[in-house]
Amino acid sequence: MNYGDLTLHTDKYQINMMYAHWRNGTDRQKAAFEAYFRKLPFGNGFAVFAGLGRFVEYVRGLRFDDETLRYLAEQEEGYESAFLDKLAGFRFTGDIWSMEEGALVFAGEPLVRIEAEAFEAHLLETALLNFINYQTLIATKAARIRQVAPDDALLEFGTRRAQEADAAVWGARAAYLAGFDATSNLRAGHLFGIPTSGTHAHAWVQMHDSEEEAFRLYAQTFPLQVTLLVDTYDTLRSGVPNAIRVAKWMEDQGWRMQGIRLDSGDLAYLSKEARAMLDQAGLEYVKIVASNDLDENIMLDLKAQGARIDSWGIGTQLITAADQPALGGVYKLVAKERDGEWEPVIKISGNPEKVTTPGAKDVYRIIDRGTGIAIADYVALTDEGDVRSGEPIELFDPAHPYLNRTVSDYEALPMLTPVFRRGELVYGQPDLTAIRSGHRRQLAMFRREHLRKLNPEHYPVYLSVKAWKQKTELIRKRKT
Ligand SMILES: Nc1ncnc2c1ncn2[C@@H]1O[C@H](COP(=O)(O)OP(=O)(O)OP(=O)(O)O)[C@@H](O)[C@H]1O
Ligand SMILES: O=P(O)(O)OC[C@H]1O[C@H](OP(=O)(O)OP(=O)(O)O)[C@H](O)[C@@H]1O
Ligand SMILES: O=C(O)c1cccnc1
Repeated sequence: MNYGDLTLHTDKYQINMMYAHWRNGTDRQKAAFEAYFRKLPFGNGFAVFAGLGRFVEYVRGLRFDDETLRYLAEQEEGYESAFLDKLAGFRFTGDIWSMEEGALVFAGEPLVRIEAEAFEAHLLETALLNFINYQTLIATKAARIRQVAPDDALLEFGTRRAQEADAAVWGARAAYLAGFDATSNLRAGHLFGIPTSGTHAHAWVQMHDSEEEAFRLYAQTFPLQVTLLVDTYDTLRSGVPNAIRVAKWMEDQGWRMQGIRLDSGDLAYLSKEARAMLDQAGLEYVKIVASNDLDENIMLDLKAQGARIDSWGIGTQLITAADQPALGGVYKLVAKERDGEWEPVIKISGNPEKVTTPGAKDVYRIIDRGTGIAIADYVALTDEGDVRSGEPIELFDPAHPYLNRTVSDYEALPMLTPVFRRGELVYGQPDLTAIRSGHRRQLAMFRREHLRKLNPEHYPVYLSVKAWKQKTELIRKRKT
């Protein structure tokens, strides 16, 4: 069994729709799908797009091997063998555009657009949403955490609490691209080149007759990078004094202790007391790491209390996005081919938020030329031509039509980048370091009011007048 093969990492109904298309001779009919979410997570003002790296590898690796085909042949649907033969030759041959990882993205705008034969486009939905919903959620959570501790070291400690192995490593990657500094997960380090770091567990101390002996042996083993966990017995009476003794002993050997870690109790009080004790011993250089079910809200509160924490180990709350464990990204058909032409399609719903916006669309980030600051995103139909020409555009918010305005002195940055063209990968994926700096550059383009963690100002996503008219026209048609 190859646990790494993701070809069947899809919902059965996708294969069934592929089969039905094939049986009805419509499998080569083109379809345009868009993936987007309707609501930003955590009440945040933006989300950080992530998941493209894995999606690209998934699309490239889509092959139905013999074992997969044998399994499909056993299904009660009774797929005909000629269909399975077609699957045996499956390759993705369509076009994909996507936001780049690290980009700031917003509700209601396409994050990924896929134009491909219906047969292929259906297959990709489940895995695409699985990857981008999770990774975007974790990257966004990580960005919130980074925001409350802009200058501190952030360590991702979540693996033991993650929703299984994939979530741990891809979550570690998402956290890193949105501003974390290191992960404790060695596999994530190995796979993605993320810096790794580690202290030690309480068990190391418990394995020895005395805490001081445990500390000394650990320090001797890792003289250049030791951080000692000081809360196994009593943080201020035993842990910190023992760490100080060992740090002094290290100085005698010509070494410097890196840090101590606090993992329980009142982290504000303990960090202040520990800092004072370390400083009094002339150990100003020894850093204080804190962990214990931390999130951005507790961290902000700890800072408000004057906590003296240099470095934060964050696990459960980050890797499970505990306050909102799912992002509701969807994948919707926006156009289909008819007689060689694209025809926009709509999905109507009693819930206005769920009515889709027909037609294949591009996203432009409208930048004020005077300030260099992003003022809105603009979603226009792909057949409206290139918005970058600089013509005045009418910014129109369907939810608030009276808030219309026209902008002329702007730069429009196209946000959806070609990733696959006729099945060929045309996107040179940046390495993680470049993605991280791209993310920081993106943040710098936004007003602080849109970025703040609590009650951020809404960043507008406008729809072109043509796209809006097409939508209302289709709603009218479908309702009559
Ligand atoms: N000064 C503080 N202000 C606000 N929250 C804090 C402060 N100090 C610690 N916390 C947080 O309060 C929670 C305390 O959790 P809990 O009671 O389970 O920990 P503990 O009893 O100190 O340690 P443990 O059970 O892990 O031995 C944690 O989320 C921790 O990060
Ligand atoms: O608290 P998190 O943000 O999830 O960070 C990871 C936690 O994992 C370790 O704890 P351990 O597994 O020993 O559990 P405990 O400290 O909660 O008992 C470590 O000491 C952190 O407290
Ligand atoms: O290295 C650490 O201190 C660590 C790693 C994972 C989880 N908790 C702590």
